[in-house]
Amino acid sequence: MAGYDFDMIVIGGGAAGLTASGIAANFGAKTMMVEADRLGGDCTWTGCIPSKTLLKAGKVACQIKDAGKYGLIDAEPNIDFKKVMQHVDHVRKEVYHDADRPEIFEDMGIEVVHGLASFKDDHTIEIEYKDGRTRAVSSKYFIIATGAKAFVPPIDGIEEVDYLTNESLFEIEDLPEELLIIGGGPIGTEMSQAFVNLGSEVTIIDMADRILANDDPELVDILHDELKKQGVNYQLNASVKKVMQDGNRIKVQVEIKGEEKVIEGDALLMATGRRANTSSLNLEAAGVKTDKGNIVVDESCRSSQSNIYAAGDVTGRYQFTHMSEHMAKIAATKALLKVVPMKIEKDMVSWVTFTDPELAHVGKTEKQLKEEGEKYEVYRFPYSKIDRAVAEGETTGLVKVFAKKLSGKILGATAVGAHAGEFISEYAVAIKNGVSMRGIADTIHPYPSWGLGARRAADQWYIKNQSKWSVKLIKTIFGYRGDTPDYSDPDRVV
Ligand SMILES: Cc1cc2nc3c(=O)[nH]c(=O)nc-3n(C[C@H](O)[C@H](O)[C@H](O)COP(=O)(O)OP(=O)(O)OC[C@H]3O[C@@H](n4cnc5c(N)ncnc54)[C@H](O)[C@@H]3O)c2cc1C
Ligand SMILES: NC(=O)c1ccc[n+]([C@@H]2O[C@H](COP(=O)([O-])OP(=O)(O)OC[C@H]3O[C@@H](n4cnc5c(N)ncnc54)[C@H](O)[C@@H]3O)[C@@H](O)[C@H]2O)c1
Repeated sequence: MAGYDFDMIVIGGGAAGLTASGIAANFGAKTMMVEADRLGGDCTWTGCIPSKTLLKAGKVACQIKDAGKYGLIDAEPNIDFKKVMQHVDHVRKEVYHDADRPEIFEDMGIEVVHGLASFKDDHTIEIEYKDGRTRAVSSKYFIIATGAKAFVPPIDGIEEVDYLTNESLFEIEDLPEELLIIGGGPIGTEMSQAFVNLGSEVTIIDMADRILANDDPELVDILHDELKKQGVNYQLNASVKKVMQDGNRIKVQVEIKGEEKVIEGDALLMATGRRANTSSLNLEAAGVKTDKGNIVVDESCRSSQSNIYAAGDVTGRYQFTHMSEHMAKIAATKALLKVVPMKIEKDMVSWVTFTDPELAHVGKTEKQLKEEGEKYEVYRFPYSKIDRAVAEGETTGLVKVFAKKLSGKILGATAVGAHAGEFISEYAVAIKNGVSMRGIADTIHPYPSWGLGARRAADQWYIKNQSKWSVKLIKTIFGYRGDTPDYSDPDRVV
């Protein structure tokens, strides 16, 4: 590949960029990774890691309050918010040190450069260093992995308000007394629980009629009810008209079903979706097309310019760390090895909202199955029948599996409840490898694990596929004298 400085240049050092550069170097490609800020990106610094650490701190506080549930004595947790935030910072630095720091990638032979990249043409970028110096480098291939940032809608008055986004939220030192959150998606929902557990009064304001629009409504209702019980307030169907700063108070004027009201707090978190980071890239110079700001890619993660690929949040496709990594793997492999048959696995996308209870999903949603006209059965299993859930006092929850009736082929699964995010991976392996409900039901699961819930849910397939007719046949052949069970109730759970 003479003629170019590098075989592969990866722009962005978040989940997608780190994965893509590592794979490229492993294939023997001369690789550069350019990062404008800190390696680790959103997930390590302003996303997954700080949010999950904060959720855990809130959960511990909540467990102290609820210790009576376990035969212990309830207590009011003594929360030093500054220390909680120091802990959050410590954890993200630990993750950075263990997995993201430049030396780890330099040891793989990757040239790690800190600077802002923009295209000069389809084979050349210019890197602008912090001190203003610039450097032009060329490469045969590029992977754009520049991520996304909070999208703040142009609400009247927003520019005059001291609002927070995920970039500033984990830097605050004082616990908000009354936290307003615009947006009841995954960010708003997770952060509402973290802050309510740490002692804030929290109100979620959303224009939609329900939170977590991408999840199964039946399961969302279970989580929503729990969050309300835990103290989160909701203002749904709320059209936000205006926001105002009044000293250290923030006022949000909303209209709900024709009625205007003002909701007040001392902090406002904007959690209203994401926008791809493409504005600094000068994509026109490289002939890379975008749609609503997102880089358009095909199933191989290839952009409209054949030597330029994109992966992760910048494509606007599935804004999760594991999907960024999945796309990065495909982008690097397809760019460098071409013939390997790999494409984005869009039928088995998974995600988890890490509230307590957790809300997890993999594969097709029921909405998708209906839209596609797929024939499927729903197998439900309540947490109240999982012995581990009973032992741990975590019986709120439901497992729902969508599978083909006769073959038991699993099309999708979703669960709300404790550890749902852990055992959803069992369904991911099942869907990927064509393991049916029968395969899960026939697999020994340790007792009393949470994962046993997956087997018990799969048992329902056996039960649903039994019929009076087959039992009568068995009774006749072997001369058995017991009753024939009543299979008429479709929701019968054994
Ligand atoms: C609060 C919050 C919680 C989340 N929780 C979860 C979770 O629990 N699980 C989950 O799966 N996902 C979660 N996500 C989503 C997850 O963080 C993202 O999907 C993931 O980090 C995207 O990775 P990425 O590599 O595509 O982008 P990023 O991590 O954003 O990385 C892009 C990098 O590119 C750099 N960059 C941008 N422009 C340039 C340029 N021109 N030149 C050089 N460098 C540039 C940026 O500085 C950045 O470091 C969460 C997100 C948020 C905000
Ligand atoms: N656990 C996880 O995996 C996790 C956690 C957090 C974030 N994420 C990722 O980050 C992405 C972004 O999360 P998010 O919660 O910001 O976005 P989102 O797009 O999922 O949800 C935004 C919410 O804001 C509401 N909204 C938008 N504009 C509004 C307005 N003007 N007034 C009132 N309500 C408004 C929408 O109705 C929606 O409910 C997620 O889609 C997800 O991919 C993942």
